[in-house]
Amino acid sequence: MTISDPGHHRSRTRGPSLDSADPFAIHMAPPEGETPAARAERLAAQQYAEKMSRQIDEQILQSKRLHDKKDKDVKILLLGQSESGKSTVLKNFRLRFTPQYFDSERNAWRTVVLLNLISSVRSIITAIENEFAAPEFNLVHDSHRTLCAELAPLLEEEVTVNTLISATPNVPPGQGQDVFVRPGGEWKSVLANSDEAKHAVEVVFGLRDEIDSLWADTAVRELLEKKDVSLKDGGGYFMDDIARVTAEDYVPTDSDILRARIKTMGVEEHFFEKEVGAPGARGVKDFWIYDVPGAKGSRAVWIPFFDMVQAIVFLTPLSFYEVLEEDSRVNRLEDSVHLWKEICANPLLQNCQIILFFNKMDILKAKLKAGLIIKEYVPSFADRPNTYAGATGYFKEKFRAYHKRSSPKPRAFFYYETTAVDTRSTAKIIGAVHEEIFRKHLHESILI
Ligand SMILES: Nc1nc2c(ncn2[C@@H]2O[C@H](COP(=O)(O)OP(=O)(O)OP(=O)(O)O)[C@@H](O)[C@H]2O)c(=O)[nH]1
Ligand SMILES: [Mg+2]
Repeated sequence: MTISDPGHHRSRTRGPSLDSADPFAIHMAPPEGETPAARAERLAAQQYAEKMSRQIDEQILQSKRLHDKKDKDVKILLLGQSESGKSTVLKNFRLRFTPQYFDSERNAWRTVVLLNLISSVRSIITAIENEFAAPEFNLVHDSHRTLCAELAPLLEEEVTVNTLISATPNVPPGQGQDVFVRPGGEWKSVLANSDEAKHAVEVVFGLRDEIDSLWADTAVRELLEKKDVSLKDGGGYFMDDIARVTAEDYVPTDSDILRARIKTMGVEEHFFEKEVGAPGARGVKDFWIYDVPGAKGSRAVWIPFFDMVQAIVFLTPLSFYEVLEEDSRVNRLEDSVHLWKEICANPLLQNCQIILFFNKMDILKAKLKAGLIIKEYVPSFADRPNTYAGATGYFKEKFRAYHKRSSPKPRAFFYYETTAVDTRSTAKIIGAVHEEIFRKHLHESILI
């Protein structure tokens, strides 16, 4: 007898009642001499197993449907160097298309605003300590030492909360680092629900007078100016709002949330599901946005998204007067141009729509007003008008030319000048960009 001889096997062991080709029949048959109670128990177990199996099948089907839907949904990738404003643009999308969700996160942002405030206080304390350590110091006095000691608990709270939300809990404190976040965005619920975060908020509230005294001190201001410590440029600047943001009943405004700085450390996937009644969401289909880290060492995580997204919003501030925070040998604008060329030339992205945002235009305007001379940083700018229009016009043509030259096949050039912290002007642009992306997607779906 061989195993491949079912007939032989069948007839020899069980007789004609199980004369079936089903190899499971033998296992499904009731045991011989089964009592009525055992039979009832067996049938109940069988029914339960069948019900569970149907539920599992349904779950698999549902997740497949979701997966297929996600496959069909429009996906947008935000790209650009660190601090270019990717996460801020994401917040603008949230504000316009899912305002209830945006609102539900307000409490978590209060902690971020206060962490940003502590970060500014830390920079000031470091400047004071450096001054004390200098061989000759005349701007700081014993009263500053006392004030720094009184403010020290803030720095401890900063470490505690950063550790709580950080993907890299062992980052040493006090080195001018931003707040980090874990990939996935769950940091917001961690912040909203943790006792440590609540305690940190109370400590900041308790030291509001000391923070105020530090900021009101003319010698401190003079020291910051002399040492070229600029608290405004890094984002997350709340020193002019101390009384407001340290009030017990403080609730961050939309503008505060947009200005709050939190450095993205991993890929964050954000689902935009149409919210009933949201003014910006009328007629809108579900879509996804991927927010990624922009620092030089983290850009490898962008690549897996290249063959799944339909559109890229590429951000660049025109910061030709600055270097990268993570690599002081690299000029910010040069880095952006290099990235732009690479993104335009990438064959995986040849069918992808690429939309360019010249962001932080408020800062460029302010710098020009304060006397910034463009050709000192960009000699090829030469004697063109040293104005906002002169600068944006010149750089726009440069980026357009690289786009045309680098793209594997012709595609439209989309370009906007943005100030992502200004919700009103950005809302219009976000609306136009969204419409454009969906229009192209619809057009292509029809062609397919
Ligand atoms: N003044 C001004 N500040 C801006 C603008 N856009 C963004 N910011 C601020 O710049 C800081 C950095 O912005 P983010 O959106 O966190 O930058 P990012 O590109 O996500 O940076 P990474 O996560 O490090 O890659 C934040 O504090 C923002 O509030 C703008 O148009 N004008
Ligand atoms: Mg970010």
